[in-house]
Amino acid sequence: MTDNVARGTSNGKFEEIDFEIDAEDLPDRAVRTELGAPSVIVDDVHVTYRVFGGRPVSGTNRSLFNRIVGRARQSVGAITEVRAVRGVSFVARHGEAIGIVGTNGSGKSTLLRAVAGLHPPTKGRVYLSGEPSLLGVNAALLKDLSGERNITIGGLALGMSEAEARAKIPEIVDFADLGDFVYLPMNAYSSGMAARLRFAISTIVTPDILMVDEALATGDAAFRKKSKERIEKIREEAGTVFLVSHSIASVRAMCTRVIWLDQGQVRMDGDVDTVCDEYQKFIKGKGGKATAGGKIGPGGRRKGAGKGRGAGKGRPNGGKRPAKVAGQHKQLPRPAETGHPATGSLRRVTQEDLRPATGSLRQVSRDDVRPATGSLRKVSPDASRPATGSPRRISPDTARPATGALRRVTEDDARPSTGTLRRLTWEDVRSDRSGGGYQDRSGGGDDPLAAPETRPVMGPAEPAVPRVPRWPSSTSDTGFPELPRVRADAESHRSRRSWVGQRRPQSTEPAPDTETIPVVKVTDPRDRADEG
Ligand SMILES: Nc1ncnc2c1ncn2[C@@H]1O[C@H](COP(=O)(O)OP(=O)(O)OP(=O)(O)O)[C@@H](O)[C@H]1O
Repeated sequence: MTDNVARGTSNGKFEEIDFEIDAEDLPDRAVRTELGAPSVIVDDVHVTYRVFGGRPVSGTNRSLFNRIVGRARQSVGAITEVRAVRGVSFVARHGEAIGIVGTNGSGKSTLLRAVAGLHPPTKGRVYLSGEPSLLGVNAALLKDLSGERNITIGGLALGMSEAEARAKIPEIVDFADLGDFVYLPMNAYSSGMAARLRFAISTIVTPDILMVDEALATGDAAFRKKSKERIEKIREEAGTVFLVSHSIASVRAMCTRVIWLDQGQVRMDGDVDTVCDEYQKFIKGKGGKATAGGKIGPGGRRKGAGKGRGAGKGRPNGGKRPAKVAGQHKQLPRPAETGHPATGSLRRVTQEDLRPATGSLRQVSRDDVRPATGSLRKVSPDASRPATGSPRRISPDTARPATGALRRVTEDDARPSTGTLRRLTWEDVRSDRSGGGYQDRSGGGDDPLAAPETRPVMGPAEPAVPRVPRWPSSTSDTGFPELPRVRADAESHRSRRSWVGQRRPQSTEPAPDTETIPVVKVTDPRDRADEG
């Protein structure tokens, strides 16, 4: 069985990709179970991207003033609005697996991001009755790290403890069929292996609402079967699954309902076979060229739509300008006009829809974006190390140098540090101005200023050096009195420091923790200056 879809390429042309899926490789069809209460209500949601730096306004469209004033300014281009999702409404229930299909740029990923609270709608509302997970760990995974380490990090990002995440490693490795690759950095994985690992990690914990965006497209038949089983399990546990895929065969096999998006709008919504058949007819009718090369977005201005040279190139209608500045777009025929079978579900969500789930449904707000972002936080490799314990928020920049520095330690690394750990010499003592801060670790006397020959020797004998007084030793040279000999304990250090910047006490009373040395003359030169 061949599953044809159109996909964009980097050069703007579109090609058909065949998802060659043999009939026997297809898992059994998903069975529709009894549906629960609404889990997601999307009410007239619009998402518009504002892109800075579109095609600059052509010379003739600029006012005279702008042409004169702007001559000196560098042109920074226009702001282009891309209306990715335009008035989408639907109600999803617990126990449903909903496939979202549509050609490139039809707004599938944007819609999922809006439902997950990662991109607040420009207009409209989304109500959820559970925690959404948009293959939630993608943002947390680091390609430079091994699969094993990423499993731990992903588990932490999903709220598991490190031990819980580690315990899941064998199961994930088995599910994603990684084998020994789990010990290699993820940048050595094929896209299929990486996608399998991401899917496996994302579904370690059963989410209330799982959103899978193209993650299964690169998987082989065996993996599709396994992932289908896992999706079934989530559905059975009354979760809701959204599956964005270009593989119609996968959608047919795994989903119980399909929504077809076209140019940011719901074109059909309903039974799997009905919608998939119509969608495939649509694709075939377009000859595989479902979307136009050079297109910016469903409602946005298209590249090449300007008036300059090359305008019209790459447009599907051969150069006729399709109306396409922000806010103006070709209106799709309403479903009622097209006579599609699923027209009934293409209505605006009403209060009636909200009633059954009153209480359990909450509206997705800006606040939802924050926790979601928080849970998808980047976790450094350090966070997964046992010593770190609590996961902390670290940017990838923090992780990078650490990764780079992870080399084998050599003998040479030890040498320089040995060099810096040299023996303390008397030169160090002499240059030490803190006095009381010096500590004799040999367990010797209290007085750091004692004559070296009387001090316990640290290490090999140093040449004897004369005692260097910290203060003038007599009044003869400076006129300062000889100070009390200070004991090298903390208290005396504090008391001495407390004199700094102050006039020293003139009292002849000994300080409580000092021993007195006879004072010959007690005259401070500053006193003399005052007297003079
Ligand atoms: N971050 C963005 N900034 C500006 N425009 C964007 C952004 N993301 C998507 N778009 C535009 O929004 C429109 C819808 O994009 P989206 O990725 O949602 O489509 P899609 O149906 O998921 O496409 P595909 O099948 O190729 O993945 C596209 O025209 C795209 O160019």
